[in-house]
Amino acid sequence: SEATVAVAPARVGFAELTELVVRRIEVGDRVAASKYFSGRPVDDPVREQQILTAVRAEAIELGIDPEETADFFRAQIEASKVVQRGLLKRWAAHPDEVPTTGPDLDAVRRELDQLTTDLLAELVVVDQLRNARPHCQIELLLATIPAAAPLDRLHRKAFKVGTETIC
Ligand SMILES: C=C(O[C@@H]1C=C(C(=O)O)C=C[C@H]1O)C(=O)O
Repeated sequence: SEATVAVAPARVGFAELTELVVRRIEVGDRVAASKYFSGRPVDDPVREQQILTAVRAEAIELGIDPEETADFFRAQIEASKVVQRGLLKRWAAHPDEVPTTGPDLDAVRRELDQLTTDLLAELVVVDQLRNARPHCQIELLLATIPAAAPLDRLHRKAFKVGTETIC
């Protein structure tokens, strides 16, 4: 007779999504360094609109809500700007903390574009969970506690902004 192996279904949680949120926030450090040396402003409304238009279209392709998806990415953009403003303010007051090099913004944006693709794929995975309460809040708490633990005050503040719209 054939052996039967019971396989428990994988539990869907927010570990991967919150990990990607953290990674996007951390890219904000290099965006800030780039802008420190180039003098470009933190806010680039044209780039933001490009991202939001693209993710709305991608959401429709993927079968998730385009406006909820845009709201999620609006929060990620705001989180990045929290980091950028915080670091630029810190560096203005403490020039000794300024990084030695400013990376090329286009290269950093390509990394952000890859994270957008990864985040969209993960939003598909957690789509049902996002609309299930109190499940969503519980799973979010289980994921955010370890994800936020290694972050400093500034990055934790950004992480809060980036995760607020999940449930
Ligand atoms: C990250 C940047 O800074 C800001 C934040 C953005 C983002 O998080 O995607 C986009 C444009 C800027 O308003 C950037 O200029 O690329």
